[in-house]
Amino acid sequence: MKEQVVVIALGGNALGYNYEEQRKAVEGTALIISDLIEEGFKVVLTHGNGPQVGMIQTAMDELNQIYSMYTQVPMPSCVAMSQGYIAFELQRAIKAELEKRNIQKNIVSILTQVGVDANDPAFEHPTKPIGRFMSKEEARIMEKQGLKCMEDAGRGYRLTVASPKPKKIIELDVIQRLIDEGDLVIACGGGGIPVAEKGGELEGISAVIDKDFVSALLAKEIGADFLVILTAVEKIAINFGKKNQQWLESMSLDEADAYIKQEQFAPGSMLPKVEAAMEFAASGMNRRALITLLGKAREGLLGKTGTVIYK
Ligand SMILES: Nc1ncnc2c1ncn2[C@@H]1O[C@H](COP(=O)(O)OP(=O)(O)O)[C@@H](O)[C@H]1O
Ligand SMILES: NC(=O)OP(=O)(O)O
Repeated sequence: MKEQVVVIALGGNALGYNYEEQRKAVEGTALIISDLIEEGFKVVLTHGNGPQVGMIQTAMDELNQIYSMYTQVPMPSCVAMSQGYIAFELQRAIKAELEKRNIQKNIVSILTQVGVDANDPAFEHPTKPIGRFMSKEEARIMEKQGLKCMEDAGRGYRLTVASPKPKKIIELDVIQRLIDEGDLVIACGGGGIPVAEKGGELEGISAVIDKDFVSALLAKEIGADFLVILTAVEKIAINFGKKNQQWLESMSLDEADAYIKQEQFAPGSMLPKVEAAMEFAASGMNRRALITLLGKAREGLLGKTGTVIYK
């Protein structure tokens, strides 16, 4: 049987909120990814970077305030740094776990640039929360400094930056080649480094792309069988958090559309995941998107849990 290609988008739970949490979370993530490889799936990994890119940007800005010799670091370079150190930890931990299981596989991280439209309306309306959670008072102080903040799914306030839609994965050819050769590729981390063409060259753009949208694009482009979005809930619910909450095992595109119209999915958290899942499912009859918990990825892919979005 043909190996099934699975794009796995790792959310906050798989990465933790600071360096120590990340090291521990990544060890657990390596076990789960190794189980999938042992099960026979061809895995391609993407990951988020909201907490990490905010931490890097804050650190860089504060360094610049203390030592004037350090200049500010633009957001696309902060995204690149987040890609690099998150991928390093994932690459290291997965390789070590596979070796324990006597599985020989190259784990390759690709610093990925992703083309965006420099005129995307998203630049007028920032929606991507990054960095640490703040109190309302802290957020107000930030706003007085001209920064945008928003409340994030009941967890506190966070700095908020523009999140344009991903249009083109610049390193797609090399990603495809490595997948075809049987390597485990880690790509499009943190949504990818946002770039746009200017004067015949690519220029970094100040934004953070949504990892779920870029994962859907990557999954489409490489002809994946599954897009798996791993997050903090086992299934999607309608009437989420209410007395009449109902967990969903599956959702057709038409059903998902109807639920979106009923505002069943919170903007900035579950809504973009459902939209990304729909985008992938809509691209082919045998293409399925799964949303579930990190620890349930294997069960979900074997059809035992999670919410499947299908055409
Ligand atoms: N209808 C819904 N069904 C399930 N979860 C929902 C729903 N609406 C909002 N959520 C929330 O969305 C969260 C996932 O979004 P988020 O925390 O931004 O993801 P991640 O950081 O893993 O990418 C869930 O943990 C849950 O709290
Ligand atoms: N870039 C991105 O979507 O990161 P999070 O998943 O951490 O929000």
